[in-house]
Amino acid sequence: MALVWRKLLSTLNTQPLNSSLFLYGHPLVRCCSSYVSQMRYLTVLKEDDDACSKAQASGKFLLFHNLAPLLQKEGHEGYSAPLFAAADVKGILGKLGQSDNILETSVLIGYSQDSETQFALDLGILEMNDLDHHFCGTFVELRKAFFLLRRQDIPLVFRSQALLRWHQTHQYCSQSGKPTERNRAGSQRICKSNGNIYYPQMAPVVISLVSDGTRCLLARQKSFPKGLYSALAGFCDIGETVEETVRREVAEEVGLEIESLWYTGSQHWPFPNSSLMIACHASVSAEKSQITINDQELEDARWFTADEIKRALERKKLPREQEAGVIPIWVPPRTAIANQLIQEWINKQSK
Ligand SMILES: NC(=O)c1ccc[n+]([C@@H]2O[C@H](COP(=O)([O-])OP(=O)(O)OC[C@H]3O[C@@H](n4cnc5c(N)ncnc54)[C@H](O)[C@@H]3O)[C@@H](O)[C@H]2O)c1
Ligand SMILES: [Mg+2]
Repeated sequence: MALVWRKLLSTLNTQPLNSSLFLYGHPLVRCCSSYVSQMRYLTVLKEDDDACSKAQASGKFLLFHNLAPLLQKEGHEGYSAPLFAAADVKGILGKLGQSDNILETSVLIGYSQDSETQFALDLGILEMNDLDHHFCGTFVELRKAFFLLRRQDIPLVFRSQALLRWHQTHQYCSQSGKPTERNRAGSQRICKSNGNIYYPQMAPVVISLVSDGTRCLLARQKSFPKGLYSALAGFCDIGETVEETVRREVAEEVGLEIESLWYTGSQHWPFPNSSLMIACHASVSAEKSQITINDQELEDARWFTADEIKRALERKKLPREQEAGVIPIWVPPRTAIANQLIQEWINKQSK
């Protein structure tokens, strides 16, 4: 595969590259299904700074200010994270008396079905003043944005913020201590003094919904908002498999030995740093379902019946009211993989 790409890039380097369309029209990129072409096109942009620079000139930009995404109100649908054309961003920067060189600090984040090459740009070096007013939106801190954004906009916003943050926090070589330089796409950083290449990193985390057949186990940490319960989560230790992490985390946090587990899905999670959340269902036998809570990690953990879970799923907003002095139980929103796990468990119970 690497050889194929080297060949493609050397062909491109010997031909005039007038626009990114030329690149997208290259036989190796064009010959395949649209998805394959898109992925190959993105790979070329990550490898070739000139091609990426040309794509930036006609690209679409997701905007951030100090890592807070720009949100626009979308009627009843909630908020969207709009993508601005390069010309519009330049126009607004011009009005504000700012140079458009800042576009070069953007990072490549994708290629849409509408043939738009997408970038994320952090305008944090500019004073906020009425910056958001010019872009007809509001820059909103990511945790708050998570609750406001339309579901379909969340993955791109999460990915963009994670990549922008990685560049802001990984500017030096950990071996030489010298500053590293990014490539144009922002897919890697290199230390010119020793050739070390750094790629964006994320930590694997397992999130497991444990069931004893008729009940499922949810827990809360002290830092969770009041009443919020979720599935058990934990970082993978170095050298561990996903299965080993699930077994260890469940044992550590609630003192149970699981009998079986199965993978169901995953989600990129940007808080507090980039994690890949790997979601699994796990089962324990009803006879061995006595929990012992590790109170260093958890404030509470409990078994919930299907009826209790259904009621918790129905609470769409953060519950403000207290029911007869008791804080109502609620679970993470539909945009979180924990919710998917809980929903899948309920669906299985209903069958
Ligand atoms: N429970 C949920 O519903 C839920 C949902 C989404 C995301 N998460 C995320 O899952 C992640 C892990 O959950 P947890 O806090 O229970 O993990 P955890 O049970 O592994 O405990 C956290 C501790 O693990 C250690 N640790 C080991 N590797 C680490 C790493 N790479 N980064 C940070 N700490 C590391 C630290 O000592 C930290 O205090 C958190 O980032 C949390 O935001 C949890
Ligand atoms: Mg944990």
